[in-house]
Amino acid sequence: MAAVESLVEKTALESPNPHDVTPLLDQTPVPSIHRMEEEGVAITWKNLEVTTDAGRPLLRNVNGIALPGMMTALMGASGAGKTTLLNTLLARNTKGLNIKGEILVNGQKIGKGVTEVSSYVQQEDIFVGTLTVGEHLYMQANMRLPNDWTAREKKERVDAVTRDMLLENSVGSRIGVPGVSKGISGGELKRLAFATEILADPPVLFADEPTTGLDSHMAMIVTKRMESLSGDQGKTIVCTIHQPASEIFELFDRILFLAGGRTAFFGTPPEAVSFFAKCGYGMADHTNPADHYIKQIAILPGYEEECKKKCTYICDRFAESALNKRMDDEMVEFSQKRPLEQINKVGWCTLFAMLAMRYGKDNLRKSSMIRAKLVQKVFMGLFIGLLYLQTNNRSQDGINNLKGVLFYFCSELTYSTIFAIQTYMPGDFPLLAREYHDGVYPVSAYMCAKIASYLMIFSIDGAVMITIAYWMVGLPSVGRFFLTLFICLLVEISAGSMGIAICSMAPSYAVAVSITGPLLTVLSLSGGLFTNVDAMPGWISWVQYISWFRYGYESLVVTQFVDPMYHSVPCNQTSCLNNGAEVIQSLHFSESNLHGNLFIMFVYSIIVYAMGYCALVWRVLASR
Ligand SMILES: Nc1ncnc2c1ncn2[C@@H]1O[C@H](COP(=O)(O)OP(=O)(O)OP(=O)(O)O)[C@@H](O)[C@H]1O
Repeated sequence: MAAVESLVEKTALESPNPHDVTPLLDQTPVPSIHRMEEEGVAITWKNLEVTTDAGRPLLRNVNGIALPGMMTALMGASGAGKTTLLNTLLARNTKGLNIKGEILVNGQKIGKGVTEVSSYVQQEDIFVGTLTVGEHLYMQANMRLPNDWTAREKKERVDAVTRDMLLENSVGSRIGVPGVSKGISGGELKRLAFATEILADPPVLFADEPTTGLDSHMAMIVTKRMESLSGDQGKTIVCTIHQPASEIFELFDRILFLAGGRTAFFGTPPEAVSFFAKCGYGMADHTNPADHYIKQIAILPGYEEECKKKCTYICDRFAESALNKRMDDEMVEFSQKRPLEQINKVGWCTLFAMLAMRYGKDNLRKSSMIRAKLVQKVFMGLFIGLLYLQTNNRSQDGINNLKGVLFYFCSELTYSTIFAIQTYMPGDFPLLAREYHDGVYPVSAYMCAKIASYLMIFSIDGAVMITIAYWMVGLPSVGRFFLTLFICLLVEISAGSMGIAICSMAPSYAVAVSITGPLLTVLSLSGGLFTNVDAMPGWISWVQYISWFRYGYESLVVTQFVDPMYHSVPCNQTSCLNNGAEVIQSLHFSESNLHGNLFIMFVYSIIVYAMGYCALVWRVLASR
């Protein structure tokens, strides 16, 4: 508190001299610091007003310009509106906000099309942590660089970016997930995020707090890289930055200070020194300039009124300054329409192949997904095999056992598939939404890749369990074995479609699991073993038709009980099932339904996948 008080004493309550009319503030022209670039992209924003739905103003009449070959920093105290301005320029995360004003990209109003000419390094680094740096860049290069580039050209681009971002020594390292699995360092993560975004060589790069969480050395490296992208490669760079060190502050070509949603300053770092000095808030020697200026325009707890007055004073002085006039002139100049080159798009099949490779590798490297499930399936196969060892004999007990085994096949394949999908898939959403809005791939490519990657592993481990249990139980013939495998595969595909659809619709893992539990109970109860499917009350009997348990179980029962060994079954009880046909009848199943069931499960999966896809598209679009 003492520190706050002394700060307020020294700054907030210090009265500036209102008669101090200086060249900077009295419209004396200041030198222009740019030249009209032939290439590159200029972004201008004029009279930006952003208010919440509740009417709270977040940005008030903010103007500015970001030019090719320059690095522009948006600075201000916490809550000043930096991220709001960045999001507004990018047309991202603007739900619940009303935006007025004009944003021009090379003189053109392109709205969300800004994504087509820019990349965005977001504050939070999100990657698929099981991949290595090299694998990630390889896949990203294939998803972001045009199809007509050769593999060699793409590799050369990856190598160049890897060198540029000082990632050569990390190429073989796993990326990892901070706090979950060990991987590359925070600085490497940030440089990897930059490497990913500059692969396609976009003319504009936005970055939100690129140095947050990095030590000063790493922050310097990252800022130097941005400087070389703008200075050497002519890119337009706009970033928000939180109280940078003096050396970093000096690297920026332009600084936009925001105070309470208004423009407090726009100019070069040396111009900031003289502007704030002329306002009466000069900086003592050996002070961090960013720290100092941000303190002048911060709203300090307990001194809100004084601080607001001071911010208003500084913003008003800037509004009438020659710096503001220069900005207006530049905005007029750069509002002229100039051509815009869009980043090339990549073909759907390439995107699908890269995503399938990404998620396939991810699945294979998740020990709980592959090894644990495989061990579980081997164990369950052996357990069922031992429990019902050679139990498939022509007896009444054998019939009961076989009915149990077949229903267990449906249950085990369903539960393990759905819950494995639900453990991991909800975690994909932030990366999917980000990459979709970055224009990297459509939701359809993600959805198909995800389905392909899951089908591969679930088919294998399901087949392992069925193979072990089938022969141990003593079920008949190679032909029936393969038909059983095929039916089980369709059961898994149906269950997988429901798992993926629920994850696509539900906003979180918790919601997905809460929906799935009761749903599976309902579907399994109406599957035919526990309920007489013909005798279900009319108002609820429709449930069996959305239950793959019903189609799968009926198909498995028919496959086994039409076998010649069930043509007659000995009876030593009062009430018996004398043959396979009677078993099928007793369950109210029909032999003639077999092929129809297989077809229905196939179509069912496609319909449920399509429903999941629509829900996912809706959620992704709503997340912009
Ligand atoms: N969608 C929104 N709805 C309501 N208020 C919002 C919304 N977005 C931002 N705000 C509010 O606008 C103000 C400015 O937020 P913003 O995130 O732009 O600040 P900032 O300068 O980036 O701060 P920080 O450095 O702390 O990230 C904050 O008070 C924030 O609560």
